[in-house]
Amino acid sequence: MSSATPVNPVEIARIALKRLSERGLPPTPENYAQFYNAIVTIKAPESKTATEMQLAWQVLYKLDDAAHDMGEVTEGLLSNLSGSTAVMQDSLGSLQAVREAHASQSVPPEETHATLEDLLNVVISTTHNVHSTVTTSHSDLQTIRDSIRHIEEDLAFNRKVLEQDALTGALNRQGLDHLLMREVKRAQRNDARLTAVIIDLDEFKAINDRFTHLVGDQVLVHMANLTKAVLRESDILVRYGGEEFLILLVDTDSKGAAYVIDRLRLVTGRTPYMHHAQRIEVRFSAGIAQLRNDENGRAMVLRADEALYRAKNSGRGKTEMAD
Ligand SMILES: Nc1nc2c(ncn2[C@@H]2O[C@H](COP(=O)(O)OP(=O)(O)OP(=O)(O)O)[C@@H](O)[C@H]2O)c(=O)[nH]1
Repeated sequence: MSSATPVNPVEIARIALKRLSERGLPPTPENYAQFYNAIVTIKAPESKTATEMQLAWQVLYKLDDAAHDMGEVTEGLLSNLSGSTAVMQDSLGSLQAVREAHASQSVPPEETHATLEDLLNVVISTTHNVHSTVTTSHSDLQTIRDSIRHIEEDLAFNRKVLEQDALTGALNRQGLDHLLMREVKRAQRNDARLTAVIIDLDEFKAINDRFTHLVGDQVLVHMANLTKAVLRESDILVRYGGEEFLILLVDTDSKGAAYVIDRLRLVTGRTPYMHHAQRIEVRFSAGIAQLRNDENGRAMVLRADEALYRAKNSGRGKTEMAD
């Protein structure tokens, strides 16, 4: 596994100086800056920077503000409407009394007329009040709706940041949890096929040891890019571990998956990573498992992992199918 991002600048500087002395390089400002920047960009698959976490929190705060505003608007609207309802009810009661008095001729017509006029004024002003409250609330609600739309966009962006492996751009394991459930449900609903493949780079430690961890990182990026190029757009690539990738092949059975992996093997064989003028060959082992009717996504991934284990033990550079 790669080391977590050292967020403390002093710690980064210490590591940069150590790496320089390991390589016998003089600590010139250029050398130092190059190593410092390279270390800053190293990230563990699951680690997130303080800034990324802060972004996520900001969205939560905005959401909290919008919910608070919505609560205030709704409360204002309800209290105003209930006040107006009480006034209307009073007016209707008085109207009934005036009608009865008029029918029994117990009140002179001029008095009835004056009372009716008063009541009408009350009803008009209450209706006017209700109308202006509804108009204001309508515009407040529109503002809140716009805020919520922005929050939705922020959430989608944050989700992407939180579920993406910063080094390779593949999904991280958090992202896998979410998508695996979705794809398994979709496959079961549509009676479709779904296959998981786990690939693990062979002898990767030797690449790190020989060319440094930073070059190892670039080899991982290279591998992720080659894999993305071989996959269909609907397929899903996940950084499953340090030097392990998981691929979810949608609408594909294990035979189709084996074909895709053969193609990937061909492509990686023909496209070594070039470090200056040196070729770094990338080889991998793979385990394949197709979703069964009676299992969930995790069980499928576990079977792919077991198949990978067999591929590793049978000499590496091979693909094994799960039982
Ligand atoms: N550069 C780099 N190396 C990593 C990263 N994550 C894990 N590794 C390295 O991957 C290597 C994995 O070593 P091993 O588990 O022994 O596997 P291997 O050397 O690939 O050998 P086999 O899998 O048995 O073929 C270790 O040296 C880890 O430090 C990473 O993010 N970047």
